[in-house]
Amino acid sequence: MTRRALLLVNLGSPASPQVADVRRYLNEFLMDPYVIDLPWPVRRLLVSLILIKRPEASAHAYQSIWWPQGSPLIELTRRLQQAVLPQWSHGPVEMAMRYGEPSIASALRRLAEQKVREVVFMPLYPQFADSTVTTCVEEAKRIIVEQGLPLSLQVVPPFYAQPAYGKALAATVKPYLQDNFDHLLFSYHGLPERHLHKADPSKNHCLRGADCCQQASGAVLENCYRAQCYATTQTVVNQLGLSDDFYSVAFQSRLGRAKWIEPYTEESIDALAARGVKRLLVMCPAFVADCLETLEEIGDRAREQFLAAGGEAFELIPCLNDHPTWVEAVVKIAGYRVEP
Ligand SMILES: C=CC1=C(C)c2cc3[nH]c(cc4nc(cc5[nH]c(cc1n2)c(C)c5CCC(=O)O)C(CCC(=O)O)=C4C)c(C)c3C=C
Ligand SMILES: [Fe+2]
Ligand SMILES: [Fe+2]
Repeated sequence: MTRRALLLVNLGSPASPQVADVRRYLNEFLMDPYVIDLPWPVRRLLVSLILIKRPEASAHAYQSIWWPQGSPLIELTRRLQQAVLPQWSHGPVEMAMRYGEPSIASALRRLAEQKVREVVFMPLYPQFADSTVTTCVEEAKRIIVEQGLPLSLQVVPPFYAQPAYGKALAATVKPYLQDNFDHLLFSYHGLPERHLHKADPSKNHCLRGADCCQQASGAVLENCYRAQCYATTQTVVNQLGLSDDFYSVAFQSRLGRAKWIEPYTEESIDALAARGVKRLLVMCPAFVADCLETLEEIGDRAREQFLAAGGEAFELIPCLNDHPTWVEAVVKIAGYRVEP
């Protein structure tokens, strides 16, 4: 019987929170043409400019959230892999990172050495973006061809609409709803608007009109990160029966001067405090594992910002990490790629 391995893939972190390692990581990440989608000479120039100051600031941020085991993102992805392993009955389960270690190349080589021939390849991103999903799928295909590995890939598509993912998200929120919060903010990683226009197959839907994401369907929805974020929110809202004035959506982690998708999390936090919200609950459903962007940007900086603006309580709901309903969901969602 053919052994079907499961390979879980996430973004990756620097090897350590020291400035030199953070610079190396940022260079690899930002020189990816799917992330900064500009012609090579322009990208090289822009990234070189970013690398003057950002590594130091980012290293400081990484140092504040680093664990004894290493990067939270990598450690939490490893815990997920360990939890999925006994429930995946088709073959081995590995995990890899798009940037840094453990690399996609080393994971694919290990699987080939174990006589695996089919790999269920699961990018750990609920919503589609070229800067996350496409880049890791293309990297895996490139490695297989370049190294002549006898592997075929079954790619798990973005799973924002999978009921098991929605159920797992709702399970992480539910315990917090008893604590009398005034508002729940869904804070998703942002994207440059340019990426949304580029991915729009109709070339005239995305970001035209205030409710374009609510109207998205078919191929437009399949490619629109922002519409998939709103759809994810609606799933959680429906599952938990939240009222319209209890929640809102925003986008975090902007980089550079280009326009990113709105509304921005930073501005939303000030607006919520100004509106009289005192007890704020935040969740980050674009990330399945806690990382720099959840723990430091939201858990530390956004908290400080909200409390300074008059807020009284701020709670960041942990990501899915290795929550049992999420482990179950991964096995189920990846399992659909295994033919009977
Ligand atoms: C959840 C999906 C993500 C999308 C979409 C995404 C797009 C995107 N990101 C940058 C720039 C940076 N992102 C950084 C960190 C980071 N990003 C994601 C996920 C998505 N990025 C994660 C999980 C992390 C955390 C990594 C960790 O080690 O914990 C960073 C590095 C940190 C920093 O210096 O702030 C940058 C830079 C761009 C430009 C982009 C889309 C074009
Ligand atoms: Fe990012
Ligand atoms: Fe769109």
